[in-house]
Amino acid sequence: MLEITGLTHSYSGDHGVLDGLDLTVADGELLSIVGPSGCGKSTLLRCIAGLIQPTSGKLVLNDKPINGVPDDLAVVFQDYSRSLFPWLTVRDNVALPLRRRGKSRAERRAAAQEALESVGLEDAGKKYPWQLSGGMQQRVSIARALAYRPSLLLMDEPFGSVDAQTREDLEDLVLKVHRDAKMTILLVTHDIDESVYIGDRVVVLNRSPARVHADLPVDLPLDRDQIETRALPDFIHLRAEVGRLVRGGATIPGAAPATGKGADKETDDPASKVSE
Ligand SMILES: Nc1ncnc2c1ncn2[C@@H]1O[C@H](COP(=O)(O)OP(=O)(O)OP(=O)(O)O)[C@@H](O)[C@H]1O
Repeated sequence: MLEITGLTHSYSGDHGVLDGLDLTVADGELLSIVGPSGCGKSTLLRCIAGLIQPTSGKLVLNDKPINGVPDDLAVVFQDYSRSLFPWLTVRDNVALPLRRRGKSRAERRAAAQEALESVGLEDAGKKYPWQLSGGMQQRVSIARALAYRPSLLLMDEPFGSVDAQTREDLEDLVLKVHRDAKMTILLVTHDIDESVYIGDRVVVLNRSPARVHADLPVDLPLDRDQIETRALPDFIHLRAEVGRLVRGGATIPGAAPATGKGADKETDDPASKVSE
């Protein structure tokens, strides 16, 4: 379980980015995080990843305070071209972090091959990243995270640099991975439809300095389908609600559940704008 309490961060003296943010994520949940551009979504992930030390607040992962990069964590960034090593084969890229797990060479190779199979790249192990399409490279990044078997996977706009069809394929891949590996996933996205399609819950941050503005359960069938799920009245209703909240709309008790501990209790600035 991930427990975040009173998370506050400023990059420089007076520039507050996060302001007393509270959030709890249960084991095995897939949480979508949305919010206005520049509100602090990546900063939140960087704090969870132990890459930056927050100004104040508490982060606890599986009962251990986060002070530095947790062992049990993997991160997938938007920019796959900079997160894969071009001089290593695809299989070696996937196997590399497993050294940290103390695995033998044979075990690393077997785990890498299994992860590549699970993302549909079983024949690409001997290629180099630059010989693959953008979508395939992002699959390699996901395979690398899977091979590591983290208890927590952070994804920061992971599909922002691929075409629409590949994006849908990767969304479905993450859903499959989540179902099969039962790992906890936090996914930051600018795409409101995607946040609802992929999430068990959607957390909406408000404008910087951010806290949780709304926390909405996604009550859709677990088996999601790109055409059928997106046509469901509940999907259409929820995406409209998330869109309204991202634009600073007030949470309406009873109409749209704001269940998170840190969710705003009532009105926010309705005139605030989102610049996506
Ligand atoms: N290393 C840094 N030093 C100083 N300020 C930073 C740094 N990184 C981010 N910021 C500032 O912190 C604020 C939040 O940035 P962050 O990247 O966390 O937002 P975001 O919600 O992920 O943005 P986007 O939606 O555009 O991806 C922004 O005003 C940004 O300029």
